[in-house]
Amino acid sequence: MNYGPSRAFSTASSNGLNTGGGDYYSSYHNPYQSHTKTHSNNLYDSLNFNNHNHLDDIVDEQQQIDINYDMDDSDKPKLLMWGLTKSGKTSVIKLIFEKMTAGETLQLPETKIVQTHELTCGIHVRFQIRDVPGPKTALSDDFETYALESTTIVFVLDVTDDYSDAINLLISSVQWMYNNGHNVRFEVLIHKIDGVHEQDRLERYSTIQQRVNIMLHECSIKEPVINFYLTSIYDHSIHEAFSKIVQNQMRQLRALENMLDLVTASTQLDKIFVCDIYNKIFLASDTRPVETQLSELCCDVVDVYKDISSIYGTSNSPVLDSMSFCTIELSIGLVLYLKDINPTTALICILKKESKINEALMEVNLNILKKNIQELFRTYSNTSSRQQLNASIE
Ligand SMILES: Nc1nc2c(ncn2[C@@H]2O[C@H](COP(=O)(O)OP(=O)(O)OP(=O)(O)O)[C@@H](O)[C@H]2O)c(=O)[nH]1
Repeated sequence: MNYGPSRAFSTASSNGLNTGGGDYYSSYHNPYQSHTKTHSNNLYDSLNFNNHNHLDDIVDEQQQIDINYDMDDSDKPKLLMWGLTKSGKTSVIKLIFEKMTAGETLQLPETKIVQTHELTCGIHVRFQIRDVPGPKTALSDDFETYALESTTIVFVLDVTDDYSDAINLLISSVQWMYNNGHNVRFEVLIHKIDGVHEQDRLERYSTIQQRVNIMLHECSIKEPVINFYLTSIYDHSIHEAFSKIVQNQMRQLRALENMLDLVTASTQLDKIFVCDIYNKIFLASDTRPVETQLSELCCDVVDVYKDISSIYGTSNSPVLDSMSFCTIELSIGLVLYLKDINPTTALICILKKESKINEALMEVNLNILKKNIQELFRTYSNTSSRQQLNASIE
């Protein structure tokens, strides 16, 4: 499709994939500058830009690829939840992926057997999480059995408890994996941080991180891949941390970030997130540093959107269709802009209120971005299906 004269940006990612030839319009090179009408539907119609049938085709194709993709799950990332009994492993999964409230987790029974959850973020990001009972309850080889199959260990450390035992368990687990030649990523949730006074949180974080690093060094474990997050199920921190964990599983991440960087460079947007609306997981954002308050704001936008959808929308007629968008102006001088990519994934953009935004131009760029993201996921699914087919032929 020809979008008229434009700057041709290359969106090739670090892993060599061409991410859809994104040609984004910048405000200093805008063939449609004279358009004053800002409503997306008219713009779509007048430009015959991204007509509905084409989008329907993409959705149909994606569904077909999903079916193929489902046939073999050997490619799916596998996460293992690990940590002392009652550290909060099950609560984290139930809160993010099963919409349990934080209060309801108080009633959770002890996990007695390994639970496997097949999860999807957006439409295409699939992974498996295994929730293993704590070491007191687990069968002696539960961790060993499942850890070797895992791509990432999510270690939950209850910061309100005496955490020496938890640190010892973490170190022995890293050591065991290392000795078995399986140097996987460890994502450590320094959890239940709501129980620690706000001023002491960062100090607690660095004390734990330092102790772990010193102990790993003493065990001669070189360059372990280990990240730490401060989390609580009583605020957005758990969604933020889990977003990073999910992003670390995504092969499309670099390509997605490149696309988002290109759009922020060609528009006045301060930040763009690709968000799984249902689970409040950020699948990607542009690479500019992000303040915690901004991601909290995005979580709030998603909540507002979900509330309105549940009241006014139906599964056949969502409140935001593929053509429309929603803007929210905040008293703190920011505008939030939400546009869907598919029924479960949305773009959330943040811009300053005083920015002289050309909405028609932004709409054009976001539509190009949306199409490129859809194609990116399609390409990866195709590649994955092809690789699986080749493997089965060999
Ligand atoms: N204050 C606080 N409590 C939490 C948090 N997360 C979980 N909990 C509580 O911690 C308790 C134990 O949570 P679980 O999710 O059952 O812990 P678990 O690690 O899965 O326990 P087992 O599977 O039995 O080993 C529950 O009462 C939760 O409500 C948190 O962020 N803050």
